[in-house]
Amino acid sequence: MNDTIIGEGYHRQGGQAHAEVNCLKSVKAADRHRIPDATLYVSLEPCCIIGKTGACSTLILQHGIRTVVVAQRDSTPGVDGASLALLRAAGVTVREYPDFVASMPRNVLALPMAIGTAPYLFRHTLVTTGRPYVTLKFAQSADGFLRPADRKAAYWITNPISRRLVHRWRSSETGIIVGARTVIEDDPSLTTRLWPGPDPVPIIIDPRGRITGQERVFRGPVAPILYTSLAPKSLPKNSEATVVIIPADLKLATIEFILRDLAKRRLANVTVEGGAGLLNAFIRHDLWDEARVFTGPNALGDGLAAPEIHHNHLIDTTRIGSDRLTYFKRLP
Ligand SMILES: NC(=O)C1=CN([C@@H]2O[C@H](COP(=O)(O)OP(=O)(O)OC[C@H]3O[C@@H](n4cnc5c(N)ncnc54)[C@H](OP(=O)(O)O)[C@@H]3O)[C@@H](O)[C@H]2O)C=CC1
Ligand SMILES: Nc1c(N[C@@H]2O[C@H](COP(=O)(O)O)[C@@H](O)[C@H]2O)[nH]c(=O)[nH]c1=O
Ligand SMILES: [Zn+2]
Repeated sequence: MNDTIIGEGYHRQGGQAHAEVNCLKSVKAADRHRIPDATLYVSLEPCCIIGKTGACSTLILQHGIRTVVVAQRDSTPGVDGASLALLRAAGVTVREYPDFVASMPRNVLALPMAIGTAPYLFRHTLVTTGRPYVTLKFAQSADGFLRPADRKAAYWITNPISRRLVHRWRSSETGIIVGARTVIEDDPSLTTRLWPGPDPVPIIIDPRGRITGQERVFRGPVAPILYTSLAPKSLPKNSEATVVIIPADLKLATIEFILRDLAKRRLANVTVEGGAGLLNAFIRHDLWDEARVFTGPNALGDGLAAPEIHHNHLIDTTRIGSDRLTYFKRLP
């Protein structure tokens, strides 16, 4: 009404008030009588499950709001259109925008720019599968190797622009997963030092119990989560690292356990950055959603073979200077 905004709000953090609550709270006393005539615009279908906070659909009805515009349905089992039906049954005009299909919007899947950057996908994966959204990322030489045959040789496959892009991606991931051999041989930082933004949680998978606790990643800005069959004896002083014991294998049940555990810790999107052993395990067990593969311009001749992505669906391929970047999406 009158094209004026009388209130705004967003969901700041899990467990805290939802956007609708904050929005209604923000309306000034002088404007509160206008609430029933106002249109409520929400990005996600209001909730109807009474969880850590009350149900927003009830709140909408209590405020007498008559028009609600929703950008997308909430795929959480038990919601998924149920709130909209509840509001409509109570006489509220509900508009869904854009023309909505109950499952994942196809346009989100088709747009390479949206891949992995759409919080919708993370949430959808978390609530429908109970695991985080999993992205695989690796860099291969022109002839398909992850690293040279000489395991001690220093090497880098991609150019500085790609390297920076990876740090940008890291800034919107909640966690980066690497295998123990990668931690031991590369001693990576797994930070976003080349891009402004938050650092992800380093996650190490160490089925053979090789990690000592002295690696660089334990002295970084974010305390790592270590999944190991054997807890290291000497974590650095004051280390807040979390150690979770797993079986000494990379079988389906073990990877599923790790992903469920990460979901419980509220990590909604993670990237597996290697090495080969770990990437191949996620691929073998079909536990990934998308892959981002860099191919550098130079051949290595020999080395550790890069993973092959089967059952894939090529989404897009682009050039980052001298490198090629290919996006894949796993078909369900
Ligand atoms: N170019 C790129 O994008 C990247 C390259 N790399 C390179 O990859 C190399 C590391 O890769 P990789 O050696 O494959 O190791 P990973 O880093 O993938 O680590 C996998 C870990 O899982 C263990 N493991 C593997 N299979 C099994 C199994 N079936 N049962 C129990 N444990 C298992 C390995 O044990 P064990 O210790 O016994 O081997 C290892 O500790 C590094 O040298 C690094 O430079 C790494 C990341 C990215
Ligand atoms: N070699 C290689 C990559 N390697 C990955 O990057 C990690 C190093 O992270 P950091 O220490 O934070 O810079 C390393 O452990 C491995 O997972 N990545 C790439 O984009 N291109 C490359 O050529
Ligand atoms: Zn709500």
